Amino acid sequence: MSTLDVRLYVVTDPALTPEDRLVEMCVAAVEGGATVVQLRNKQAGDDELLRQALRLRTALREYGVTLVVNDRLDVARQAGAGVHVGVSDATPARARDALGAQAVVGWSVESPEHLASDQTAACSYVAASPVWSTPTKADTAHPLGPPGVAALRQATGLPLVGIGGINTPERAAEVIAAGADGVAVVSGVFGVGDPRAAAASLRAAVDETLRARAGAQTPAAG
Ligand SMILES: Cc1ncc(COP(=O)(O)OP(=O)(O)O)c(N)n1
Ligand SMILES: Cc1ncsc1CCOP(=O)(O)O
Ligand SMILES: [Mg+2]
Repeated sequence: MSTLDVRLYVVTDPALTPEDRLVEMCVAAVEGGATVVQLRNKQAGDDELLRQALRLRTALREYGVTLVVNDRLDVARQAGAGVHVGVSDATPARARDALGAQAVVGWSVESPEHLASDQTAACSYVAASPVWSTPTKADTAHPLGPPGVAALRQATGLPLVGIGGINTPERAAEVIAAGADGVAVVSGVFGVGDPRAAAASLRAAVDETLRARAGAQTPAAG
């Protein structure tokens, strides 16, 4: 299976992406450069969430981006989407069993100890959570900061995204410089007036820092 492209991973929030603008805002983020879209809505019932996931899946199909549903395995399965689970959710192994070998299964990790678990065998990617504290999610573990992201990078070869407080190109660049493969963002894309432009400037910072990192790792010819 090819490696998942997690360079810019956008996460919805019903306070910022109301149902009547959900698809339009996600498409704008994708046109700006998002490579993964996560439907995250704790308030919606399963039927409502499934309707939203199916609408998103239809709209995003032509862009070839990955759709992930937060928490709800059954909705993800019925929508033909991936799933993201955290420490209080179903385990990645259970998600993998439910969704099958080809599905995208993501897991939140809060310390390098999580990466020592055999659950990582079931993961398509892991998320360093949170990098910085954020008003978007109050119930997080202690922020890892870029040094924490670097420690997680040392502990896994899985695609690694940072999440939490990544709301400027400078912060996105810091997370990539620390070793992440991408950044996951809620308010930095959906909490600003123009999700397409916000996504484009975050994606440019990610791409530029990935290029600089690759250049620094390549020995000079001669
Ligand atoms: C990409 C990504 N990373 C982390 C999370 C957080 O998951 P979790 O810890 O389960 O918290 P909730 O999002 O369920 O509140 C995420 N959703 N996505
Ligand atoms: C879902 C989630 N998981 C850890 S932090 C977070 C919210 C990130 O939101 P923002 O990008 O607005 O800081
Ligand atoms: Mg969760």
